[in-house]
Amino acid sequence: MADDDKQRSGFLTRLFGRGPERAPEPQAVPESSAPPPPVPEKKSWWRRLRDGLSRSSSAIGQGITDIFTKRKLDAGTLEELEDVLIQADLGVDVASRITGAIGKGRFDRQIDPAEVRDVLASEVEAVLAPVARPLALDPAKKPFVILMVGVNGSGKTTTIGKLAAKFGAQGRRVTLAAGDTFRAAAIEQLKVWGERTGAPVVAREQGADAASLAFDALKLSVENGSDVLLIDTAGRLQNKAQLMDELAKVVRVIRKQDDSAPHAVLLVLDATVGQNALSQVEVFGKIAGVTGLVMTKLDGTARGGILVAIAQRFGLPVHYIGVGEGVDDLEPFSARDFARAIAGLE
Ligand SMILES: Nc1nc2c(ncn2[C@@H]2O[C@H](COP(=O)(O)OP(=O)(O)OP(=O)(O)O)[C@@H](O)[C@H]2O)c(=O)[nH]1
Repeated sequence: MADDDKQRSGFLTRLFGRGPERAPEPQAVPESSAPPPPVPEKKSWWRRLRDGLSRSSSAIGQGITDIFTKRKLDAGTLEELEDVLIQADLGVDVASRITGAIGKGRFDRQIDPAEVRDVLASEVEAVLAPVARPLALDPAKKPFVILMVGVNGSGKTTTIGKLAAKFGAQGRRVTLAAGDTFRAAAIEQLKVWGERTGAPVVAREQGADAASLAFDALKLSVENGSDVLLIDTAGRLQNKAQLMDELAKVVRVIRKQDDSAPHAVLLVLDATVGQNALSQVEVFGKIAGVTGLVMTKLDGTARGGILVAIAQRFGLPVHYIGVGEGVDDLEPFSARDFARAIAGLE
């Protein structure tokens, strides 16, 4: 086994009590014995993405089928299509870009809904490609400090846990800071993720000062040789001024130890809030200097198109997307996969 594999296998055993999925060793089976029961196959990421986005893709797919079955492409059908795309939260600009591309050279003929879905996928991919950027962890920054921001309930804490698992599986040392000191449940939740992933968690009682906690967490990360420090933060957007002060203080205080930190500020967005996510990007962009996005809960919504509208409007890098609560349900964002999944292609 290669060193990397060994490390990953050891890590996953700690996390789940077993190693990564692998084909069973061939066994000598007596001819008369019944075949072994099939090993349940773990769903691939593509399948999970495709299934996760199925509510979004079927809303769009059904709209396309309804519009283009037995009707010619003309201004009327294109307008109806534009409405379907806007309803699916892709935004007016992207919707008109798509209908423009579909209309080109196809007027007054009947077209197959599958052809519409193909054009949709390639236009969506073109919008998303510039923002699909992996989160690059600069090894020169040790630890690489990631500040996680977002409104309560967006999936911030869960995403931190999933990232800790991912980085751990890559053989990186991770420390977690329970900086959402406002909510006792968030602190407890992070401690559980720490136990599952083997990452030390710096936590204090509810109501403690988030900035001094972040300071201690950075100090510990340096001492314990962490590669990554993930800092959770409060997300009470109801009190913008207070939240802004708190985030600014966290940044100020960690910069006393490393003036280049935080090295990434990731905004976690819940896809189910639809258009509301646009204003969250705007507000957190202003108050927290967001450097990249993670979109969660794409599995629970027909509003996955919002990611396309956000990409088009803000051009911020999208690093990861989440399609479920499981530790494996977060993956680096791929423009092509997302575009094909939302267009309902296989
Ligand atoms: N279906 C689904 N649920 C998710 C996903 N990501 C997170 N969740 C769930 O969303 C809920 C909220 O997640 P949290 O991680 O607690 O959210 P948070 O932003 O930290 O919220 P606070 O702790 O309230 O600040 C939890 O029940 C998560 O399991 C996802 O991709 N899909």
